[in-house]
Amino acid sequence: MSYADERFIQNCRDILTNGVWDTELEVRPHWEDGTPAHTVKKFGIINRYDLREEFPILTLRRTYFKTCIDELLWIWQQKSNNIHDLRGHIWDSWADGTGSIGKAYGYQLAVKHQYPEGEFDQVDRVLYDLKHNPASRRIMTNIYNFQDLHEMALYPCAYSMTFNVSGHTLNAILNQRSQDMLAANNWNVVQYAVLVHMMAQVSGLEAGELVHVIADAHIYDRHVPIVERMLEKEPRPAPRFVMDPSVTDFYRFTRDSFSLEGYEPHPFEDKIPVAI
Ligand SMILES: Nc1nc(=O)c2c([nH]1)NC[C@@H]1CN(c3ccc(C(=O)N[C@@H](CCC(=O)O)C(=O)O)cc3)CN21
Ligand SMILES: O=c1ccn([C@H]2C[C@H](O)[C@@H](COP(=O)(O)O)O2)c(=O)[nH]1
Repeated sequence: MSYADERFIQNCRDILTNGVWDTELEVRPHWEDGTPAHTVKKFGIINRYDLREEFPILTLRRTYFKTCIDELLWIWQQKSNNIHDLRGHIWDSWADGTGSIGKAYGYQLAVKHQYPEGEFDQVDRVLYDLKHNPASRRIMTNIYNFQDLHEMALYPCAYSMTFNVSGHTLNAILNQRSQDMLAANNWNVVQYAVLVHMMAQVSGLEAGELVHVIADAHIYDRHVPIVERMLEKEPRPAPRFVMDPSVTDFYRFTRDSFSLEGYEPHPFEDKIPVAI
C-alpha cells in the first residue's frame, strides 16, 4: 500500500475520532452559499516521507499530479502571483480583477535580498547554497512576511521550507500552519516531494526525506462524509516517479519533465466543495 495512503488514513481517523470541532466559534472561511465552513482538527501532525522508498501520492483517490506541478512551477519557478499565468482554476476565488492574489506565494519568493555575494531571491539563494554551502544550516525559504500580510488574498498556508544536506542526500522540512486535509493535504505533499526531487537533481544530490509539519490539520464539515467513504477503500501500491534526468537547471523543468508509472488510484466521483 502507498505510504501516503497509510499516513492519510491514520491522520484522518485521528482527526475524526479525537479531533476538536470549532462549531461554537466564529470562523473566517465560508461555503459558496455563505454558510460558515466549520472544521474538526488535530493540532501538530508530523509526517515523514522517505522519497528514496516511494513517491508519496494517494491511491484512495486521484491526486491531480500535473495540476499540482503546474501550481508548484507557478510559485517556485515563475514566481508569479497572477492566476492568468496558471493553467487551471484552483486560485480563481482569491484573485482580484487583474488576476492577482496579492503579495503571496510566488511574489514573496521573487523578492530579492542582499547577501555578501550579491542580491538573490529566496529560490536562487537556496540553489546557490545547495551548490556552494551544502553544510549550511541556513538553507530555507519563508514566505510568511508579516509586513505584506494585509496585501495577501489568503495568508500562506505552506509557508516555509528548510533544506538540509546530509552526505549526498537532500532532506527537507515543509512547515504548514493550516491544512485542508481533503482538498490539499496530498496535493501539498506531492508538490513539495517533487520540489525536493527537483532541487536534489540540479544540485547533484539524492532526494531523501520530506518531513511535513502541520500545525492545524482539519477536515471541513462538508468533507466528512467524503473522507469517511475514502477511508473504506483498500489502498493500492504507490506508482513510480520519473523525472527527466537531463535537466540540470532548475528553470528548465516543465510539466512534461515529470511522469508517474503505474498510477492506478480508485475512481472518485465526488466534486469537492472548497471553503473560501
Ligand atoms: N479551503 C481551502 N482549501 C484549500 O486547499 C485551498 C484554499 N482553501 N485556498 C487556496 C488554495 C487553493 N487550493 C485548492 C483549490 C481547489 C482544489 C481542487 O478543487 N481540487 C480538486 C480538483 C483539481 C483539478 O481539477 O485539477 C481535487 O479533486 O483535488 C485543490 C486545491 C489549495 N488551497
Ligand atoms: O496550499 C494550501 C493552501 C490552502 N490550504 C487551506 C488550509 C485552510 O483550509 C485554507 C486557508 O484558510 P486559513 O483560515 O487562512 O487557514 O486553505 C491548504 O490546505 N493548502
